[in-house]
Amino acid sequence: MLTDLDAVVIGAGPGGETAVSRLAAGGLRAALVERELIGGECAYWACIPSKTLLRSVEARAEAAGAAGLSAPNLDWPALRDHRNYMIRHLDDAAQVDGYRRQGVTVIKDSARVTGRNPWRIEAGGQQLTAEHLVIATGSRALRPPIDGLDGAEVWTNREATTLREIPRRAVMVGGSAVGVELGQFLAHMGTHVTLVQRGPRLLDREEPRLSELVADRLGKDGIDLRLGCQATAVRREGHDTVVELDDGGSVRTDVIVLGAGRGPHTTGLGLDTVGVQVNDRGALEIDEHCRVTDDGLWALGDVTGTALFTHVAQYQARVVADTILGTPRRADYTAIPRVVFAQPEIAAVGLTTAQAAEQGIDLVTSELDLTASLARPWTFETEPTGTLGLLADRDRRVLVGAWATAPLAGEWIHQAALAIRAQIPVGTLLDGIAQFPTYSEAYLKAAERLNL
Ligand SMILES: Cc1cc2nc3c(=O)[nH]c(=O)nc-3n(C[C@H](O)[C@H](O)[C@H](O)COP(=O)(O)OP(=O)(O)OC[C@H]3O[C@@H](n4cnc5c(N)ncnc54)[C@H](O)[C@@H]3O)c2cc1C
Ligand SMILES: NC(=O)c1ccc[n+]([C@@H]2O[C@H](COP(=O)([O-])OP(=O)(O)OC[C@H]3O[C@@H](n4cnc5c(N)ncnc54)[C@H](O)[C@@H]3O)[C@@H](O)[C@H]2O)c1
Repeated sequence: MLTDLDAVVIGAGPGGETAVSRLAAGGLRAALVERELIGGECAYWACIPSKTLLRSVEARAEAAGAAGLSAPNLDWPALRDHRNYMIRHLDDAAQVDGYRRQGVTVIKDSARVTGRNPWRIEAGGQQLTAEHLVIATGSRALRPPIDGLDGAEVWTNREATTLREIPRRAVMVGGSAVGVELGQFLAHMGTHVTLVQRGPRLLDREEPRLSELVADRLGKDGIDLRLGCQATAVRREGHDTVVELDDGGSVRTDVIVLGAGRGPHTTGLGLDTVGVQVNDRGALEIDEHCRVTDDGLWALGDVTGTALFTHVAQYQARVVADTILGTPRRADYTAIPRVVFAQPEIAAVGLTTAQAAEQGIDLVTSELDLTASLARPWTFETEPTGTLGLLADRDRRVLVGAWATAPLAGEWIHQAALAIRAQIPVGTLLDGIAQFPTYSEAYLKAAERLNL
């Protein structure tokens, strides 16, 4: 069967879903092709299950830290049931129905691009043709080259976020967002966690000071941190898995959890057969409108390797859909919030010191120990912690970066995001009036310390 459409979206993660909804609402005849589940990685194996699992361990720690309360009991089967509900029991029938009711053609199969001008796509035994083709095929967990890994119990984010039982021991490979979130979740659930991070610090794209504070926190959670270290080989010994490290040490474990980065899903799409190339990381390169080629090929989300976040995939989808619908937009990646949902939350936005130096910015920084300057941390918990860092451009007198680790930092980092994106003068921040007693008061105090 041949179906002629205005637009075909391949991949129904948060990026593809946002794009197809907007295109259909704009009156286009659109199709959505998804080989697994409508909702993508985020809805079933990443953001949603991880944040659902983390919230309960966070709430328990918060209760334990509030005066007059003790740690509530954590009922794992009940939390697991709620996680299963939140991931829709891995069933997307309602989503398929919802899109069909919006007039979107939904095909549950792998898509393959077979022709160009117009774009021709094969999926589910159907031939689709369209003026616009949007690639939103996301990413998959990378498997580091470790000898013997295939013979061990290895979890990617998929097995880790759909886990049924809490393992007794885990070796976490990678110490960035996945390693910190899942490592801390398991540690709070009683797993003995060893975290192996290749570089010298955790969250290695963030400010080194933030890495230091996070390492301190994870150490207090009982996580055995092996920094500057890599797993070289894995072998079975009876019921144990033994992970050999390149510092000469070894760790016995039940499971190895991978948080060692992600690679774009482009193989098997057939793009090479129509003359479209990927870059050396396998990602699709895009221009400021998220165009791959100027004959109607677009890409968005993880497959572009821009910044692997749901909010970025959805932003790019809005840029693509609005541009296709006749209101061209340019993507501006300034001030994308980056939150690690640890306990307490870790948040950053804008540039780091190293990035500011690369751009030749005359940088002024300040750091505020929230417990020394604010009332809120003390009303919030009995043994408070919290730090905010600000980075400002001396010449332009605006913020260019911020980072924090403190309760709810993932919420109040958005004030810095707005200040950076809108280039609000530091003078305006200094004239600000934040509610007392809140964590938001930290911005005034930290801005006062900027020696501009
Ligand atoms: C453990 C974990 C936690 C995370 N937590 C957060 C978080 O809290 N906040 C956040 O912002 N980000 C988070 N992320 C990142 C976030 O999951 C991704 O950035 C987001 O899912 C990217 O969306 P996407 O639409 O580009 O792709 P995806 O969600 O990966 O969806 C792509 C879809 O395309 C489909 N597909 C691929 N190839 C084909 C094909 N040939 N034919 C048909 N369909 C195809 C796939 O089946 C998939 O459903 C997390 C990631 C991980 C691993
Ligand atoms: N809260 C969130 O928004 C959230 C949560 C989880 C993941 N994510 C996104 O998912 C993406 C993937 O996250 P990630 O943490 O898997 O990848 P990452 O690319 O961010 O970090 C991988 C880390 O693993 C280390 N590493 C790589 N190979 C290693 C090896 N062989 N041994 C030891 N360490 C090794 C790297 O040095 C790096 O620090 C990120 O880009 C992130 O944006 C977002």
